[in-house]
Amino acid sequence: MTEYVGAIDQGTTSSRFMIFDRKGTVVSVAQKEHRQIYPRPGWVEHDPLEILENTNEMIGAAMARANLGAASLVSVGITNQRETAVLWDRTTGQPLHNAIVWQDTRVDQLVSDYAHDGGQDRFRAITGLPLASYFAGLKLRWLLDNVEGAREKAESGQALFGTIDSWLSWNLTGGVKGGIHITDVTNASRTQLMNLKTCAWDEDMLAAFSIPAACLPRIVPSSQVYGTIVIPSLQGTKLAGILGDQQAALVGQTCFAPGEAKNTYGTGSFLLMNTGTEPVQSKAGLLTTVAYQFGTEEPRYALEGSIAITGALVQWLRDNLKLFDLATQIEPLARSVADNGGIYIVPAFSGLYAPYWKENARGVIVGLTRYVTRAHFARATLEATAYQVRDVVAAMEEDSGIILSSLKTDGGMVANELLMQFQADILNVPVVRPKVVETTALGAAYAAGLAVGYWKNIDDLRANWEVDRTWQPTMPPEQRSRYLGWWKKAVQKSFDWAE
Ligand SMILES: Nc1ncnc2c1ncn2[C@@H]1O[C@H](COP(=O)(O)OP(=O)(O)O)[C@@H](O)[C@H]1O
Ligand SMILES: O=P(O)(O)OC[C@H](O)CO
Repeated sequence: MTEYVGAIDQGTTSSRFMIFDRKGTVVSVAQKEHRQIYPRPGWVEHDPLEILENTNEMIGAAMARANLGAASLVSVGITNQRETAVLWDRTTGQPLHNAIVWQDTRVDQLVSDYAHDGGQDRFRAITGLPLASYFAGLKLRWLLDNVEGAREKAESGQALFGTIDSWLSWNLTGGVKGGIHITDVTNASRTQLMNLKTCAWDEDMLAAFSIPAACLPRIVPSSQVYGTIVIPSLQGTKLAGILGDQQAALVGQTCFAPGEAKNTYGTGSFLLMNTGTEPVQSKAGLLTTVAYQFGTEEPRYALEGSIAITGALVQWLRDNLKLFDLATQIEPLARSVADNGGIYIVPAFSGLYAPYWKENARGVIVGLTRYVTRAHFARATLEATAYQVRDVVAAMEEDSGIILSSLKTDGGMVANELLMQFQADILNVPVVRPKVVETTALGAAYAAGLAVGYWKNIDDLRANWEVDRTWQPTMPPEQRSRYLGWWKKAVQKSFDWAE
């Protein structure tokens, strides 16, 4: 019987199950979007039960599509939207509140209060992260302070906290009937509660954020057999890999050597560079994070430039402004005009993340005249992605001292070839798209496959990576610097809008 590896990819927009063979080729996939819940401006929630239901349904659908039974999978990995916080009751299995999504800004005030006494970088040395509403620890603090009875339940261990990897692994391995309560080290590194060097929960951080240790999951490596899945479609399969989705993409792109980097273009965009076995502290506004830890090996670290809104701006044009019906339609619309018509969009919907970390920034559209059409909006939207990525590339080069010679890309937006060309033009380096752009799921499959010996080592994985297409820069230098000047001016306009 041919054997495969499965990967659950639980993203901000949708949940997917993908099945891969030894060459890293996609054998089957099923995907379903879930609801984005916006209770107030700046708040973003997901229903954890809907996510669980969709995940289970997509597992069943992808297995049925490939006509496979659970016995055909040697193991399954999970990769997930990071920082999204869930708190649930261990006896009923019910969430105590909707999941608070990474983009949610409700802890703004807490962030300002903490930053007021000690500055935005006061926890960087321990956690690698600046104070920001982005990370999971303060979201948990909000749940404990605002959901009736939550703090008592968390203190007694009755309520369990986790990011989406914890929520899914607990449910897949039995839930109320003995599910395992774990999180992998990459996800844990995004809570701002983990000590980056020891990779354990940090007592000082728990005290600073008033978080009881009793509700926290056990931190595990990214690749290891954790337990056995009990849901019918995967009955008896080993759960053997967990990685936050951006770290999973780094693994899927086989960026195993220090200095290797990738950028993933999804709801947001995330540039990660492997920095090896030592965490490198950023001076240029990047994050220091765990890249992966395979079994008993030392953890590997990365510098990360996180951008909250890129593909989400395409969705906003589609869903809120109704400029087109499908995300794919943005490309022909943008191509119907020669340039952005003079407008720049800075999508600071959740403040600005790397390298600015401005909680109080909000979205702006500048340069409007009566000449501007929806096609210019489409073009400026794609350009906003490329400019934001350029800003984090500049920070990465400053922090690492490494000048990127090309950029490896992946994620849903890389289907957009106008974006890929503009990205190459604005960065002035070639942009490379691999054959498998589902590198997030692939990375989780690699972690799960390595744990059970399906792939022997990282050389097996490297052999699977292949280029699909490369875009070369063609923009004249003076045009690039003129455009970048406008962009920088637009970014400044977004600062200090929210009170
Ligand atoms: N052809 C396209 N052009 C531009 N954006 C696109 C295109 N196709 C998808 N997107 C955007 O990519 C995002 C989906 O990418 P994906 O990697 O699946 O995201 P996530 O993992 O964050 O859920 C959506 O925000 C969507 O708007
Ligand atoms: O689900 P994605 O691909 O938008 O990724 C979200 C990130 O993990 C947030 O940090």
